[in-house]
Amino acid sequence: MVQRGQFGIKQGLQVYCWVFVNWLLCASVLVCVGATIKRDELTGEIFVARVIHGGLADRSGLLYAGDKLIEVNGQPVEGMEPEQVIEILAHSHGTIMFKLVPMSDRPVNSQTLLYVRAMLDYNPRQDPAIPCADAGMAFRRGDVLEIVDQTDGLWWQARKMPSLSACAGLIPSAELLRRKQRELWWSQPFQKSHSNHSQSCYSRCPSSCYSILANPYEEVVRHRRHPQDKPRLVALMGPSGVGVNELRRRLIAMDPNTFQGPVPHTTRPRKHHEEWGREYHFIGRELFENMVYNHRFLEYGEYRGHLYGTSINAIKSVLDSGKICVVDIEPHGIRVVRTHELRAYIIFVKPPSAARMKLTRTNARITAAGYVNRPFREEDFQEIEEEGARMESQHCHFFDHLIVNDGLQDSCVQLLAAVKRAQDEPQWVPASWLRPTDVS
Ligand SMILES: Nc1ncnc2c1ncn2[C@@H]1O[C@H](COP(=O)(O)OP(=O)(O)OP(=O)(O)O)[C@@H](O)[C@H]1O
Repeated sequence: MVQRGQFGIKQGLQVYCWVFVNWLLCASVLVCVGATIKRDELTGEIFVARVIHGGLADRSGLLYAGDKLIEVNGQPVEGMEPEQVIEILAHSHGTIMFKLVPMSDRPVNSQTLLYVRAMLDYNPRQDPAIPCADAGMAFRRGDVLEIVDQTDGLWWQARKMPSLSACAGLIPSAELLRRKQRELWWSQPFQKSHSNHSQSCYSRCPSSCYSILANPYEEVVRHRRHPQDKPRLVALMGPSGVGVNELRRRLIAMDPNTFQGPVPHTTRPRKHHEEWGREYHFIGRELFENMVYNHRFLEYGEYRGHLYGTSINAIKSVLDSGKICVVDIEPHGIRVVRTHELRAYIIFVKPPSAARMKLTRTNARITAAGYVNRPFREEDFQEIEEEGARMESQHCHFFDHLIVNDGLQDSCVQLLAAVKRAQDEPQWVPASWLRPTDVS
C-alpha cells in the first residue's frame, strides 16, 4: 500500500514524498515505484527513463519519463550510477522522498492501444540487453499482448491478455526483435555445436524463420462474426493417427445440415455410381496440374497413378452455402487457410500419452493413403506422441484451440463446443483479415 503527497514546488523543483506501508523489497526497488532511471553519460545527471504503465508512478501522475532526479531521501544523486540510486532506495524504510526537476513539456498520452499475437517466446531473465529485468514481462508464442506504450522505439510496455494485472511489463519492440533474430540467425551457422550454448532469451523459430523475422508480432483484433457473415472454416490438425479424421467424420455425421467437408478433385475416371461434384470433381490431369501451378489446392497427392486434392474453391463453395466447412490440414496448410478469404479457426488435436493411447486404441486401426490398414503397434503410439509434441512446439502460435483426444466421446463434445464458440463468440483474429485492402 502506498500513500503519496506533493510537498512543494519551488523554483522549478518538485518534491514528492512516497510512503510505503507493508513494503515489499524486490531486486530493483524502482519496480515497486514503477519507473526506470538512466544516467546522462555526458553530464552525470539521472533521469527517469520510463514510467511503467499502470504502476505506482503512473497511477500517481507525479513522475514522468524525462524528469531529472535531484535528490532521493535528501541525498543528491547527480554523478551516481543508477545502481547506486537503487541502493539508496533499497535501504529506505517507510518513506521515500524524491526531489526532481520536471521535464518542461510533459507529454499527453495519446497512444492508441495495439493488440498483437507473439510469434516467439521471450524471457527477460535471459536477456542481458533489457534495461531492467524486474520490469520485464515473459511471454510465449501465441500469447495475445496489449501494447500500452510504444514511446521507446526499442522497448515497449505491454500487458498479457486477458489482462489481470494493472501493471504493464517491458517487452522488446518489433524492431528490436527483428534485429536480435537477425543477429541470432546469422551467428548460428558459425557455431560449432548447439548443445552447450546457454539458452537465448529469444527462442529461434524452428520453421518459417523468415516470416517470423519480418513479423515477430502479428497485429490482432477481437472480432465477433456477424450472423450474416459466412461461417468460419474449421481446420483440424494433428499428428497422423491421432484421430483427426475420426473427429471430423463424427462432427459431420452429428449434424450434416450444419457441417460439411469439401468435395475433393481427382483425375481418376468416374465410376458408374458416382456423380460429378458429389463424391469428387472429376477433371483431367492438365487442368489439375494447372490448379496446382496456380496454388488452388490446400493439399494434393498421387495415389495409384491418379491425382487427388482439396481445392480452395471447394472449401469456399461449402462456406458460401452457409455450412461450416471442416477440413484436416498438415502444417504446411496453415498459411493457406489462415487468410482473409478462409479465416480458419485452427484446432490442434493433441495425442494423450503413449500409455493412454495403448489403453484407449485397442480396437483402432492405423490407415495411410490406402497402403496401410492394421492395428496400432506400441511404437506407433510413441511416434504419435513425439510427432504431436513436435507439431505443438513448432506451430502452437497458430492454434485457436487445443483438444487432447483421449476419450472419443469427450473429444467430440469438446470439438462441438469449440466450433460453436468459433462461430458465435468474439475471437482474436489477424487485423489484416478485417482490412479488405490488405493482402493476407
Ligand atoms: N479417442 C480415440 N479413442 C479410440 N480410438 C480412436 C480415438 N481417436 C481415433 N481413434 C481411432 O484411431 C484410428 C486412427 O484415427 P484416424 O484415422 O482418424 O487418424 P488420423 O489422425 O486421421 O490419421 P491419418 O491422417 O493418418 O489418417 C481410427 O481407427 C480411429 O477410429
